[in-house]
Amino acid sequence: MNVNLIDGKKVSKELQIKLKKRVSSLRQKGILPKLAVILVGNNAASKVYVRNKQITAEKLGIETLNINFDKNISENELIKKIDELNNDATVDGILVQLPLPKQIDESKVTQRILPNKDVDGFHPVNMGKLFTNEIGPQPCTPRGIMELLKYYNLEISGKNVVIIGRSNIVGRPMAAFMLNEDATVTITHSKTKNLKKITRQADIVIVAIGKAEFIDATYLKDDAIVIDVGMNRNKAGKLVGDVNQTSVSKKVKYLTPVPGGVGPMTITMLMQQTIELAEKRINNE
Ligand SMILES: Nc1nc2c(c(=O)[nH]1)N[C@@H](CN(C=O)c1ccc(C(=O)N[C@@H](CCC(=O)O)C(=O)O)cc1)CN2
Repeated sequence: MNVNLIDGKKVSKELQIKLKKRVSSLRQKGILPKLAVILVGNNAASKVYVRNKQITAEKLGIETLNINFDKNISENELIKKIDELNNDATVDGILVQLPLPKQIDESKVTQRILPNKDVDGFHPVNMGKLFTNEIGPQPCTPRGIMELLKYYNLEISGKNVVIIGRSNIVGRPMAAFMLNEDATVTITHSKTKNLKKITRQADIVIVAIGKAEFIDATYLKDDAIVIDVGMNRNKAGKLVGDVNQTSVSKKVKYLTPVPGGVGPMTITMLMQQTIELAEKRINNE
């Protein structure tokens, strides 16, 4: 069987054409959508992601405010900056690139961003809305995965979905998204027993564990849909996912590649959410 690769780059490009039009319509109304991006420290991967966010925003006509802090910044200093951005009426969305250095409490920072500027959808108020199936900013990676499944007309209702990983960025919100589409959802994690037995029952497997090429064909049933959220460097320094793509390709029906699958959608969804927050200004004015 030939695996169908889910092309996140292509879907992103198509979505971004529509987003650019929404930005120009906002700009015609005198609204300049603005995204504030805070980067703390020198994490090489984070620097790349932040740069890509800035480049994409610029391409779409979204203004960015780029704030870089030294890795030794105190929690109070970071919170002071967030307060300043919360009070800046020209800023629609605020994001703090994760992970943060050890001295900073990630949840305290996440909760300081006003829910209506929380472009990453990580604030507990917005997470709560997602879990109760209400509208609000949503975590960008799982939202991007839902867009990919929709684009490829892959049915979710009634499907057995297994999520590997329980992070706040991917695993937990992913479960809510899937529940909201009437899937039967199982979240598994490092303490799960008999993982293979569970994943082999799954119609859709979403892998976000941060272990290079961990999932091979023996974990999956024939014709499964596999979404690989991993982003790891293997021993040769090559970017690989959490799924062994060569092994699973012979068995599954759909697969997201790494790179070029979920990653590009995360950034596109961030842009979409910045625009959605800016569009709220029309009704509030
Ligand atoms: N505040 C946030 N921090 C983090 C998030 C997030 O959504 N909000 N997610 C991840 C990192 N991330 C975005 O921030 C991200 C990761 C990967 C990609 C991506 O496009 N990957 C490419 C490959 C890029 C490369 O060559 O290194 C791909 O998969 O094709 C985009 C965004 C953690 N932090």
